[in-house]
Amino acid sequence: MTPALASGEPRRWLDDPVLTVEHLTMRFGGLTAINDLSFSVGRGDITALIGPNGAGKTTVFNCVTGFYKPTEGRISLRRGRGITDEAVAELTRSGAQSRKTPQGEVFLLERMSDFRITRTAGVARTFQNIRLFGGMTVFENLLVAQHNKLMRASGFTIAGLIGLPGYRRAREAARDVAVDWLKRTALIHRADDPAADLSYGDQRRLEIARAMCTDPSVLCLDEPAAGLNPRESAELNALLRSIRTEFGTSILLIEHDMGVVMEISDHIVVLDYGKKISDGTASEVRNDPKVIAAYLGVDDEEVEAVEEKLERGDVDGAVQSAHVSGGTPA
Ligand SMILES: Nc1ncnc2c1ncn2[C@@H]1O[C@H](COP(=O)(O)OP(=O)(O)OP(=O)(O)O)[C@@H](O)[C@H]1O
Repeated sequence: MTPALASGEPRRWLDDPVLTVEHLTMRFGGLTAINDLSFSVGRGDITALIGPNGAGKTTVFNCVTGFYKPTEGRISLRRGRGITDEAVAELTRSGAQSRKTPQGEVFLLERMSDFRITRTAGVARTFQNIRLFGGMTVFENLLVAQHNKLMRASGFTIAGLIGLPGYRRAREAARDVAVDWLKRTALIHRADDPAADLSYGDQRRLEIARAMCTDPSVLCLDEPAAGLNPRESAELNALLRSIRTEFGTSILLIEHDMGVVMEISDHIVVLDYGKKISDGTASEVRNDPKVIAAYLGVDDEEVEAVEEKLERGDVDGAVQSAHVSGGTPA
């Protein structure tokens, strides 16, 4: 039975999570960037990871995608519906990186290289700073993304590359996938242009298209709305919603644009100084005094005053208190 939120809404994301982060800690020398963090990403949900600058959001992404080896903790990914907690526990005991089950495959990402996390666990990522192949065309960027798939079809041989029908079919399928994503992201008319010639908003959409060409189990987006104008932000919202509804792809998102976060997220996890301070739906998190305090830079002793005002339904007053106590919005 799914535990309920204070508001009575069920915590759906705990039912059959695609990704589970448990007791994650990441230290850099004397600095603890992530401190005993646990949260789940619901299958097919848009989950946002938010928090003030330096809260540890990118570090979580770097642990999930294998760029960093966590100091402690477990990060399990269940590729397939209905994989049990027991299957994850058995994999943990076995010391292996992954294990097939009748429902699919389970992976322990903290044991895997970034390359295997992308290729076999199916975690795709975009970066805060756009990382496209600027000199290649828009279309070529989407073909390169499918390189792993094509190499498998070639049998990793030259003969395969030049002659095998299996490879030719895979190449045609890769082209079809690329064209489909160019249409979905409204970039088909730019297919033959160098990626570097696209506007900033178009490049952001191309990055997402490139990640989606790999058919990911989890799509990690690091600040996809950064630098977008309101029209481009609205287009991004529509694209992410369509990815969720049409493909059922689970999305984990870092985002500072609260308009985007509150509008599209099914579930929001809030970090501050590497610790989780709130975890719930948009309406829960929006009214959580700890979140308001963290964003507005309230001193610890002022949090109670903010909480009291919020309990009375006085959100404006709570925000005012936060400003008076010297905080500035992040
Ligand atoms: N490779 C590293 N070496 C040392 N310290 C690091 C490293 N990576 C991150 N940190 C530190 O960890 C803390 C969390 O940083 P992180 O980039 O994860 O925060 P963030 O929430 O993503 O911030 P922002 O919103 O500004 O991008 C910061 O104090 C940062 O300086």
